[in-house]
Amino acid sequence: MVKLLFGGRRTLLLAALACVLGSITVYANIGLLAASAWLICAAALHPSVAELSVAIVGVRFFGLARAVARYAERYTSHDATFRLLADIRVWLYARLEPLAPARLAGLDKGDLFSRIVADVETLKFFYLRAVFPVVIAILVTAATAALLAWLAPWLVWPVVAAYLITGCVLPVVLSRLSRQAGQGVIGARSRLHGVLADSIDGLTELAAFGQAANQTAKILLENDRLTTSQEQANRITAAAEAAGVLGMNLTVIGAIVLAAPLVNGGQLDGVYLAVVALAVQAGFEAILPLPAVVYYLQESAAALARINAITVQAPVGTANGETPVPANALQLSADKLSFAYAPHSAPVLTDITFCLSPGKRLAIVGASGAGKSTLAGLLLRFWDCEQGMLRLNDCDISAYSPESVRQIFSVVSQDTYLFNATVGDNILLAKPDADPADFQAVIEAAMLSEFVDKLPQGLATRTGQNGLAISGGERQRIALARALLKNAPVWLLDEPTAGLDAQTEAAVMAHILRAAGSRALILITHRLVGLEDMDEILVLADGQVVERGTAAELLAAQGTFYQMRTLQQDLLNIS
Ligand SMILES: Nc1ncnc2c1ncn2[C@@H]1O[C@H](COP(=O)(O)OP(=O)(O)OP(=O)(O)O)[C@@H](O)[C@H]1O
Repeated sequence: MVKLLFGGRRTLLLAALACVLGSITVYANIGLLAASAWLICAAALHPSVAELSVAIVGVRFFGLARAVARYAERYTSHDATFRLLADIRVWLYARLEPLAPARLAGLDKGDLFSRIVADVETLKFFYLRAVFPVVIAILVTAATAALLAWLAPWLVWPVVAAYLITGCVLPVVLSRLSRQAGQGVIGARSRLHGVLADSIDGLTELAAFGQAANQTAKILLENDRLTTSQEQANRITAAAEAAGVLGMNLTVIGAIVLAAPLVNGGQLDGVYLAVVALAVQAGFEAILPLPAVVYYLQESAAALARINAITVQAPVGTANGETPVPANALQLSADKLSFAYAPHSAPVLTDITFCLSPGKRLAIVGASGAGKSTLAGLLLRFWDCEQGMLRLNDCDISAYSPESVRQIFSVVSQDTYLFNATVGDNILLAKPDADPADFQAVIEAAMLSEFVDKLPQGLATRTGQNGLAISGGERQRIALARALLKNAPVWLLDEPTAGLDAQTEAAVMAHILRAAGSRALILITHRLVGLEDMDEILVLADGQVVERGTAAELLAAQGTFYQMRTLQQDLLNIS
């Protein structure tokens, strides 16, 4: 991360150039004010125009040079900064991806968004208001001291001392005040983003339960807290600016007080009194930003700590080896698999054992919370089991990288995410270069043709974020089409027909079973009707396999499966 903060060679060169240009801007300002002061004072004595010509040219030159240098400095410093921020964003996203879903599950979405967007954005002040001003101040102080040593040696130490007091002592004093303020703004902003994200996601529920006013009050409360924190921060930066200006004015007065006796004693031409005063004032342009540097450093440190808190986490399921996953003939087996979400919490799965070979159809059924989706998460290496073993072709699954393991699965998850893109693009996510015939085939297999035909722009119709512009059943069928298009050797379908009417469900299931062919199929479902074609059914209860067998065997045993199915059929008959 530290390496990333200072960027690559090109960014470093741009940053160095920005500092040099920033220093040139200040030197040009010193030259401009010094030449102007000399010109005004000398002109008061009515010399010939020829005597003033050098100063006139100097004013023009320094005036133009200052404008050009300032423009170039702003351009390069912002270019370097935004390049660095872009690198940090890319790095952060690359670090976040392997952390999902296990390490990100408990995080507030708004807070996460705040870290990725607002906290990274805050880091721009680290460069623009902290790093660059400090480097420029050092360069200007060194050059000013050298210049004064040549022109007015008696001014070197007083001016350098004034620079040091304003640029170093003041920031240290102000740092005590600003310590809380930087963290306060970051924390308050994150809480506001959290409540806003929650409110937007839950708009329908808030309206349905008449809680919009209460939620608005929560937003206003967090907004007030952020405003209070920002006001406190603004007071500190304003105080820092005021203290800097005070330091500058005192230094100018001090320089005049020191120079006046020299003028009286004839050691310094009176015309140079104004030159000294204005040149000293102009040099302060590099020192004025320093009192606020500590505030920006503290704010950046708070933002960095929040980014770091996420990225230091080790992803679940890193590859222990580089064993390549074979494309075909996959054997997947679980041997006394146990798993708990947290180290000391109760196990969600205990002693799960099964075997899956090409062409086998395995159903996993059980009550809500029995652990079915957790088992799917373990197969996809979103989590790793603590006891027992998952094997892929007789090799511990942890020998493969999570990415390569996921390649062998076509997945429909319970909460499939649809991007705010077209229906077609959402399906093509699985295989962007899919053959048009295959694409058409999966649309028909997922029984989407009629739905697509009715859409105003057909496949080019947008689904809205997370498919909010379409129904739950349509969303699930798009997810199914996406999984079928991938056509991996193992199909892992978690409630693929959720939200479908009985007739469509039966047709979709019949197609899935037909199309699966020699692929291994794991079907996770609550629907216990129509499982006659499955080779094995695992009945889970409280994370354990309480029954296993074919539908006929389980019905004959008249155990849990039989009771659950009878109850379901009764309910269907009543409805
Ligand atoms: N990320 C998580 N962290 C902690 N506990 C979790 C997490 N996800 C699920 N659980 C818990 O693990 C248990 C099993 O959940 P799981 O989602 O696997 O059940 P399920 O059988 O798929 O349920 P459903 O049929 O309702 O989808 C539940 O008690 C659930 O609360």
